[in-house]
Amino acid sequence: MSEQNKSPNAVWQEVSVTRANREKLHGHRSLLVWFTGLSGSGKSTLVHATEQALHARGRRTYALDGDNVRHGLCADLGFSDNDRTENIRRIGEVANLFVDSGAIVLAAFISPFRADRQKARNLVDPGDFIEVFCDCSLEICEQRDVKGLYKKARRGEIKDFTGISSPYEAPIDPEVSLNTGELSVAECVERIMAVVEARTQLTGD
Ligand SMILES: Nc1ncnc2c1ncn2[C@@H]1O[C@H](COP(=O)(O)OS(=O)(=O)O)[C@@H](OP(=O)(O)O)[C@H]1O
Ligand SMILES: Nc1ncnc2c1ncn2[C@@H]1O[C@H](COP(=O)(O)OP(=O)(O)O)[C@@H](O)[C@H]1O
Repeated sequence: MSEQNKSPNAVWQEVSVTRANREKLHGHRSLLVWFTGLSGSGKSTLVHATEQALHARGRRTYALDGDNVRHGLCADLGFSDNDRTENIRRIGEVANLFVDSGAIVLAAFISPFRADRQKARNLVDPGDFIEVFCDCSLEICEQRDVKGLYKKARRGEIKDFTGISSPYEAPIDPEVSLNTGELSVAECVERIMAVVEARTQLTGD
């Protein structure tokens, strides 16, 4: 039991319907596709386009998106390093539950720290975590300024803004790396789908 466990008397309940049972019912394996990158790098766009492509093929999916999660599950958290770490910890746990439910989970979070992404990866079985690096220069993200946040950050109205006043640690060996400043959304989705489809094939009976 981990030292972090604050509920030593909580007993793990064995289940009668397993992830494998659910995967068989769905006709595909479940896993976690984790999109990371600067604000404006294309995480949300690609999560939603990929989810549509999967849904169109009859796959069970669930998308977790930074802005939405921060309205509920993580509404108490801000953007300090510690809060970002706690944000990613909670999302990793929730994503793992959705993987257990048999879904292909698509998570879109800046998740700027390598160690936090690694912890999320460690929660799922080896091979069931696909890190998708939305690799886009700060210059292009700032030009896009989809939500007007970069302008605010430059004016000093938002502190700890990723890429400007808070760090972003790029993945070292992601399963998928996409230059979202040059590739089209369709090209990116095609590359993601190739990896997801290969890894979610059911093998054997
Ligand atoms: N200080 C600061 N830095 C970065 N981003 C900020 C900040 N304040 C608000 N926002 C908005 O919050 C979205 C990022 O939330 P995340 O949960 O993905 O962040 S993190 O993973 O905990 O770093 C991010 O969404 P995306 O633009 O989709 O990345 C922003 O809309
Ligand atoms: N290859 C691409 N992948 C994703 N987004 C792209 C791409 N090319 C251009 N874009 C545009 O970049 C913007 C990315 O915004 P968004 O998906 O909200 O980023 P994030 O979720 O990382 O903050 C959108 O306006 C999108 O249309």
